[in-house]
Amino acid sequence: MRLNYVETGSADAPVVLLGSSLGADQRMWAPQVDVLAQRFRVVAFDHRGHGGSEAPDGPYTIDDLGGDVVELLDTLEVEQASYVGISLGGAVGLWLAQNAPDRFHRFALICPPSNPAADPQLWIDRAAQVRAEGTQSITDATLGRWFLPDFKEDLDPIREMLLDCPDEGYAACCEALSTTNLLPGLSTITAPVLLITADSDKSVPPETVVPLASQIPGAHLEIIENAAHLVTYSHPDIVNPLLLAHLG
Ligand SMILES: O=C(O)CC1=CCC(=O)O1
Repeated sequence: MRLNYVETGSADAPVVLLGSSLGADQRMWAPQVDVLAQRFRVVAFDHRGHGGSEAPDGPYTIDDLGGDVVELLDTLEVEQASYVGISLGGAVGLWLAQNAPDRFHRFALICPPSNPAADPQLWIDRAAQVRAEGTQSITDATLGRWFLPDFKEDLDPIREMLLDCPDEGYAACCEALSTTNLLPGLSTITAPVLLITADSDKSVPPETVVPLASQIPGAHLEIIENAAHLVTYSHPDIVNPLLLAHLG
């Protein structure tokens, strides 16, 4: 699987991978990239079916999405990296922490869905809607979950990104979420994990993220106040220092 990625920062610096939310691509990391690139070789990638990555017909699985990231490290000839992921990218991070522990130093997982399979119908229905009516049919609702009404910045770039996402790729990743339960392996995670949740996240409610902090050995939890799901975009002033402090 050929994943699209954009590299920023010194080629000699330690590598940090950035994994995006469902429907998003590497552009969503604009508020983080230059800050992280002062210390790291930043590799912002697109999940399969998203952005510039290949978009084979679905359904996909979390094993597919996680395996793609390990393959990307091989392609880059990078033995070990750190990983920052939000939303779908956070679920992929939980998979990597459990299934490829030797390839990663540290994880920062932002609003990660750990057991979306608990409500499979939600994802199956959304996949069907997007296959039938396209991502434009879910864009307004998505923006409503991702940002609070008082977030006044221009959301056109985010809207455009969602509209650019291939319908089949979005739907196939919904199907991956419908079969993903990463809870059973949490206690096996050995890498240092920073968990970030947002108090008003309707996509991945904080009640589903807070318990992970006691189930992942040594995990550290931060709760961002007055924030919705896409907290990296709405609150970079809070999130970026947390990432820098955790990634070292
Ligand atoms: O609500 C969304 O569209 C974002 C999302 C992706 C995975 C998840 O649980 O929420």
